[in-house]
Amino acid sequence: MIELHGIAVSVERTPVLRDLTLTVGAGESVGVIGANGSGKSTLLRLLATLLSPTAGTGRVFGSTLGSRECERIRPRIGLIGHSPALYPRLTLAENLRFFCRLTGVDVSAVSTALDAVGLGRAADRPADRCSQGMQRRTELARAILSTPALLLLDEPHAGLDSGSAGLVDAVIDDVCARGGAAVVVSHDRARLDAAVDRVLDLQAGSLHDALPSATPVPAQAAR
Ligand SMILES: Nc1ncnc2c1ncn2[C@@H]1O[C@H](COP(=O)(O)OP(=O)(O)OP(=O)(O)O)[C@@H](O)[C@H]1O
Repeated sequence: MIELHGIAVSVERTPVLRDLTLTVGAGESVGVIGANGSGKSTLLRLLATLLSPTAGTGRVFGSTLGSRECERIRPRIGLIGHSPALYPRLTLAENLRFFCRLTGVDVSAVSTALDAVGLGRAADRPADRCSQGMQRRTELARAILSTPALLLLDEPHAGLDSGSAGLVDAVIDDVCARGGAAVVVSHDRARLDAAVDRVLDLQAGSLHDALPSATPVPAQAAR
């Protein structure tokens, strides 16, 4: 689903990704950790075909990144960015119905999707009168509606209570069970370990296997 070899990406002429290689297969979920500014969001934007590589070769669903072929794969990619991207004056349901009309999804699925993320009773509330967590859950509902083959999530657990964080994992599992793939950026290593198949560390512009999470030392052994 994803094949990146020797990829470099610059943002505003500053090199961010360098010699980056990544392969993600069907049904696989990959987590990405890394220091602030290491380029995790840039990697997601590359995979979402919003940025082009300056070197290397990259393919998503077989389409070459940076080429016009990307237009045909965009509808199969679901990106949930850092901050909620909702129209503030529209209600949660109106936001999702608008999304459905733009993408050709059946609008009758909106109330089921809102129920699935526990927002059925807030459907008619304007987005700017909803909490950050509710807005992020609405974005998850949008991901459920779009049934993407490639799900790209940037800090999806941030600001969510534990129940809502479980919803994120369920959406990732669902995409992978349908033969899709997910790439998930997070600073929350414990949540990431629970959500994805393997975790990579973005350092100096390229990806490496992440070290295993620190295992807590049992109290008796620590004495
Ligand atoms: N619009 C921009 N103009 C110039 N430089 C940018 C711009 N956006 C990002 N960068 C630079 O690109 C680099 C990578 O940013 P990116 O947002 O991908 O990092 P990140 O790993 O996601 O960071 P964080 O963990 O803080 O979210 C940073 O050094 C940042 O300064």
